[in-house]
Amino acid sequence: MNVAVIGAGSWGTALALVLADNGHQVKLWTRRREQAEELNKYHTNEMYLPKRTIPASIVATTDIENCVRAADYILLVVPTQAMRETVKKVSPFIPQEAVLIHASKGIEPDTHLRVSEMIAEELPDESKRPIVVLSGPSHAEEVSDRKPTTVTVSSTSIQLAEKVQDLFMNHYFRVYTNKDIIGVEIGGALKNIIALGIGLNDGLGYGDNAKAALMTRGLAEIVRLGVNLGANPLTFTGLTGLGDLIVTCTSQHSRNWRAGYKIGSGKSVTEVLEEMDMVVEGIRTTKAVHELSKRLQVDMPITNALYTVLFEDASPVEAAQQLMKRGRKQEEEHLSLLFDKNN
Ligand SMILES: NC(=O)C1=CN([C@@H]2O[C@H](COP(=O)(O)OP(=O)(O)OC[C@H]3O[C@@H](n4cnc5c(N)ncnc54)[C@H](O)[C@@H]3O)[C@@H](O)[C@H]2O)C=CC1
Ligand SMILES: O=C(CO)COP(=O)(O)O
Repeated sequence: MNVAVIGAGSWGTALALVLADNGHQVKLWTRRREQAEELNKYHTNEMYLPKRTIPASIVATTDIENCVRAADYILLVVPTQAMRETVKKVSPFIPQEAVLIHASKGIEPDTHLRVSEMIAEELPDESKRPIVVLSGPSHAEEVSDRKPTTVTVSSTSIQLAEKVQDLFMNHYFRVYTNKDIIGVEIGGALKNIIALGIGLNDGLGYGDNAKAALMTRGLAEIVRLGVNLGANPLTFTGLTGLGDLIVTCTSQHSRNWRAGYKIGSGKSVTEVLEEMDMVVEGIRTTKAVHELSKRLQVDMPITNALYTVLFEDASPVEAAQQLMKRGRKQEEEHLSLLFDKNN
């Protein structure tokens, strides 16, 4: 198969490696000429996946038309913030039969749209088709080292999801399907907020008790918002919910955790963003979800406490206090969301 991968950051490059290992012809689009030259000449991508060799069968290009012209599958994997402009660039050249996949994790501030909804909005009528989402616990660094990884693909078309499952599946990359695209995208986007919060917790020197609390109560608020948006609550117990929450909150590879850690250790948000040369999706997702939770009147205390640190100059200690001093609550409410047969 011919596959076009749009975005040569760490995740786009790692997924291109999986596809090349599966024998597909892969074209990898980057907007930067020097990066395309590095990939084609030295077979490396030192900025995003240092010390890995990129197979010569992956051909990098800055020409987006050339990248997608003969593609059977197009994988969009740029930061959420860049998705609209990227879809605008690529949409005039999308072949009639090509399957569209995205692997980005975010929610757009202001519109509050999931990534597949943003893509659908930007596709002209003649290019509209069901989009397949690939998500789950999967750090690019481990995938590129061929370490065992599981992910989930989801779409409103189960046939397309199964085609994408076949495209990616191999001995180190196991792919499940799930029909609940809302739950899959919400879980993948919102775990980044909680990972930032856990980084903050670790930077402050708080312990494992608080970490477990943030993960558990974080999942509770993700379920609450997801169910309100129409997700199947059980999706949040799966790979794209609990699975991705665990990996992002506990892995040294997580950029969201690292950004939170630096803020918790005393750096300002601006300083941290200047230092990070990779995307920290959780920051804009915190803004989007803070707005969305207000609009839908869904209680999301961890997201809102983090919002005050990221956007209102609250200190991390104040934010932690704000959470601990809340009124009394019952724990069963989110469990009943998971097990209520009417959901
Ligand atoms: N890195 C990982 O392990 C994983 C990342 N993801 C998701 O994949 C998406 C992409 O992330 P990464 O590849 O990790 O990011 P990255 O920070 O490693 O690379 C970002 C890439 O996007 C490009 N880019 C930035 N702005 C752009 C624009 N305006 N137009 C075109 N290209 C632009 C950059 O040049 C770079 O090639 C994010 O939504 C992330 O949450 C999902 C699973 C795993
Ligand atoms: O989504 C990821 C792992 O599943 C990557 O998380 P970070 O963006 O925090 O590195």
